[in-house]
Amino acid sequence: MMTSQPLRIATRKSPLALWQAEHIRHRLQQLHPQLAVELVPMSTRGDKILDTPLAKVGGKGLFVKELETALLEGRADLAVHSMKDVPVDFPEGLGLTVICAGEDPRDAFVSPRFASLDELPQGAVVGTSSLRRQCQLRARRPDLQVRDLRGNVNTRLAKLDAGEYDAILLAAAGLQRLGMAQRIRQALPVELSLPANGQGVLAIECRLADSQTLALLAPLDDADSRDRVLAERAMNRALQGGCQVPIGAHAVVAGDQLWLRGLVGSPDGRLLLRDEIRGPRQQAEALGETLARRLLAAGADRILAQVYGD
Ligand SMILES: NCc1[nH]cc(CCC(=O)O)c1CC(=O)O
Repeated sequence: MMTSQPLRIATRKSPLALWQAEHIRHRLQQLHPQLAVELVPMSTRGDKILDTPLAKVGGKGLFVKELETALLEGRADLAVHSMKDVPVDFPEGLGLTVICAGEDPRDAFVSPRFASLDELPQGAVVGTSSLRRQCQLRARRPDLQVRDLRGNVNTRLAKLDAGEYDAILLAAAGLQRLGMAQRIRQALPVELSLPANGQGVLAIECRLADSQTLALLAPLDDADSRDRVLAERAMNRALQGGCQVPIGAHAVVAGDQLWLRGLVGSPDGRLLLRDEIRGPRQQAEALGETLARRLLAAGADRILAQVYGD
């Protein structure tokens, strides 16, 4: 396919975001050798506010708004996102048109001295700012001291290496993408740390009316990943949760079936609700909504009201 205008990818400037944008650029150029693709790096509010817990600065969408404005103003044609950072609602005229095949969805345990979560001594200090990770960690190991840990993946690893923590938790996919898979001491089984919705999945947002770009991107879409994400996000949306809430949602697609597991917890790990549902993958969204309703009825509404009310 020939196009005279280069395709422009809006991206954040963190090493992970740049890697992800480069990755999509590379895949697009393999698909369309004649196409020029360039990156348009930009800063977002989420990158600038690094000292306040994200849940308190209205976490939803902090990392995507500037990218969306660039798309709406025609300064870029697509934005590459980590699926789990994308809010559930989109500005008029924009949408997620591509959901890429999922990579490792698990959380990773990273530590210079200890090989696994269970090997951490009593009272060890673990860094993570994710309420979802905190609550599951505290539920399993109430003795640990959980401390906030912000910044991009490289900054977090530097703080660990400086001795501020005995261990930290990160998404395995982020470390793998950045060529740091060897730092993962233990990939936490999803039974132990249920991932965030969309974890390990890349998604592409663009103008819904831009049929030329949509056609160029279409081969990157993955049907299994799309159904998985539909179920997980439907659950999150029905719980009214952004990415900075103690909610885990993880679906597995096998044949024509979908298995969705969900979790809502209090950050201190004392309340932890789990439930799961299986059904036809064509009903991915309905399955997510049903699971959310069951969690709400079991008390998730009160847990979430507390987190937002703080
Ligand atoms: N919230 C930051 C973020 N967004 C996506 C990833 C990792 C990659 C992914 O899940 O696709 C990370 C880092 C982390 O949670 O450790």
